[in-house]
Amino acid sequence: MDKLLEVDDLTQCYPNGRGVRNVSFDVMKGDIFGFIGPNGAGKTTVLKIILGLIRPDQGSVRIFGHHVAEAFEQAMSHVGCLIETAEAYEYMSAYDNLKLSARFYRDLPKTRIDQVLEQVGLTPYKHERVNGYSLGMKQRLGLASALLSDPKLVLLDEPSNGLDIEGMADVRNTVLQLSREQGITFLIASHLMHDLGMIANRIGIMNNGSLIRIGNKDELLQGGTTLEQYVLSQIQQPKEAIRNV
Ligand SMILES: Nc1ncnc2c1ncn2[C@@H]1O[C@H](COP(=O)(O)OP(=O)(O)OP(=O)(O)O)[C@@H](O)[C@H]1O
Repeated sequence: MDKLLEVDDLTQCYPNGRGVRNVSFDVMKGDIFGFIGPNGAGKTTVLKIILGLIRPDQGSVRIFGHHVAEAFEQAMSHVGCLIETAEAYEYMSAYDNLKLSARFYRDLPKTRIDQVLEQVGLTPYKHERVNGYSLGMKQRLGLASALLSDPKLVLLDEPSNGLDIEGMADVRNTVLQLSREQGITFLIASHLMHDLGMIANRIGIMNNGSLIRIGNKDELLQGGTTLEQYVLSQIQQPKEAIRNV
């Protein structure tokens, strides 16, 4: 199986002493990798390092074999992201919002905006103002924007934050469909374990700045344990070396 993302020994210490240390994991082609952990565990810091928004004190990131620190443009050429709440101009339509975002990309085919709207199920509402959208629809619009460049790897940070159960199901179903039908690989950070546990095939658990467990969901959750029960049992244990399942 191809490695799309290789995260190797990331350490980032903020001036207040918090941050992440020695975080290593891979994301394989076709994965929906659930990056799970309580608030403040370090998930956003790792995502920002992957996207080149923070330069780590130590460690490296390779995307499609390209080092983010050395070949940023090549590394990012097939990456889309949505970091926390999607921002959109409320008094413009989804279509016009995407037209604005599309100006950041060179050589985007004219049909691309309609394609991404279709992919996230917003075609019937594309000319309606965003201020009438539900939060789930706004998140799907954010996802549409992340898909504009036709990425093979998409990073989402807390995509279900603030959504009701319908909005969460909306986002989950969209991710599953994009994974199955377009072959897009996902790295999704969330503290909502039940939500992410429903769609992820691989899981990495962050706690206190360290990656404490990583493995296939089905191997981690044996004997009918839920992901929530498993994560709680792991983060309540004394820290120990990372175990690859
Ligand atoms: N710019 C910063 N300066 C100082 N400390 C920071 C900074 N950004 C994050 N931290 C601290 O680093 C730790 C990890 O934060 P991070 O945002 O990566 O965690 P998280 O798992 O994404 O949590 P959340 O879901 O709450 O965003 C936390 O203790 C946080 O307070």
